[in-house]
Amino acid sequence: MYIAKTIDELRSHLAGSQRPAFVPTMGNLHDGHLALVRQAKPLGDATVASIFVNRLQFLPHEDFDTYPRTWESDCEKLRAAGCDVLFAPDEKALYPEPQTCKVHPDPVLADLLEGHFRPGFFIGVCTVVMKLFQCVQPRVAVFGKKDYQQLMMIRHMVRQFALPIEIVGGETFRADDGLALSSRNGYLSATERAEAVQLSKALQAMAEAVRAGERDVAALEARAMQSLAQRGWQPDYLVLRRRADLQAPQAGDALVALAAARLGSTRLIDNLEIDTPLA
Ligand SMILES: Nc1ncnc2c1ncn2[C@@H]1O[C@H](COP(=O)(O)OP(=O)(O)OP(=O)(O)O)[C@@H](O)[C@H]1O
Ligand SMILES: CC(C)(CO)[C@@H](O)C(=O)[O-]
Ligand code: BAL
Repeated sequence: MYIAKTIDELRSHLAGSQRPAFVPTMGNLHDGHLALVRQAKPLGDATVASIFVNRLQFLPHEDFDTYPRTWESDCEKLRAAGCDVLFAPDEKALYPEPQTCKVHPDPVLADLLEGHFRPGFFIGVCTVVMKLFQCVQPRVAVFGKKDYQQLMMIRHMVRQFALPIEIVGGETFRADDGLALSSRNGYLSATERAEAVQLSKALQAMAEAVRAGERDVAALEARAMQSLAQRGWQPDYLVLRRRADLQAPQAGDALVALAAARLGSTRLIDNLEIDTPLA
């Protein structure tokens, strides 16, 4: 695996006719990331992953400084998964001057849910992804459905800027008990880790209520928020939305349930596509 630390190194290495498949990450890699790398492998003539903890998408009080950085084991895991090129710039290499030119994604989608609770988050994400796309120039890029709104945001950006990049979604990789793998799971104590599965259980309960014919979305969401809060969580949102645009659903809409909640000081997100439309 070739490791490029600068944009020039990356560009020289990828020079020629290669149209790579790309998996952007913030590192501290787990089996969810590696599943994306394996999914990407047959989709391009080289597989490129990036590791970059992007300051632009963190609010001042968030965990930029403490975000887990596990360089050696990340490299080993990527090699074992068959990654060809790792792009791992430091801040000076990716942002040699303050990145004042930014991508401002459509606020109708960007200011909802994650964007509401993390203002500016999708400006930071879209800006770095646009820049990474310019560096790697992939034919295809793979993003996890665990970050459902992020995947939608990237698809929208690519469409609006007519970028010649296919965006592919990877299914959420879960632990045996159902908890979605996430770098931030490492912040959980043993007791919190045992409790953390309740987030995916809350989404499952919402799905079961829809399957049972529940139509009162507000009541269903309130019940879900209350049951997590009673267990000691601080939920930001537990909502049922239509998949097309993450707006409030109408009868017949294809649905996704989305959640973000804090357990102790750890903020986790998850979602579940529901096969039954709203009654
Ligand atoms: N469990 C998972 N299954 C599939 N893809 C995932 C999973 N977790 C993260 N990804 C995807 O990996 C890519 C990089 O994500 P990132 O490095 O932020 O990992 P993360 O585990 O989601 O970290 P964090 O805890 O910071 O959200 C994103 O496209 C993300 O959606
Ligand atoms: C897409 C991404 C790598 C941009 O920093 C990040 O938001 C992530 O890891 O999901
Ligand atoms: N996986 C999304 C990146 C973030 O939470 O900052």
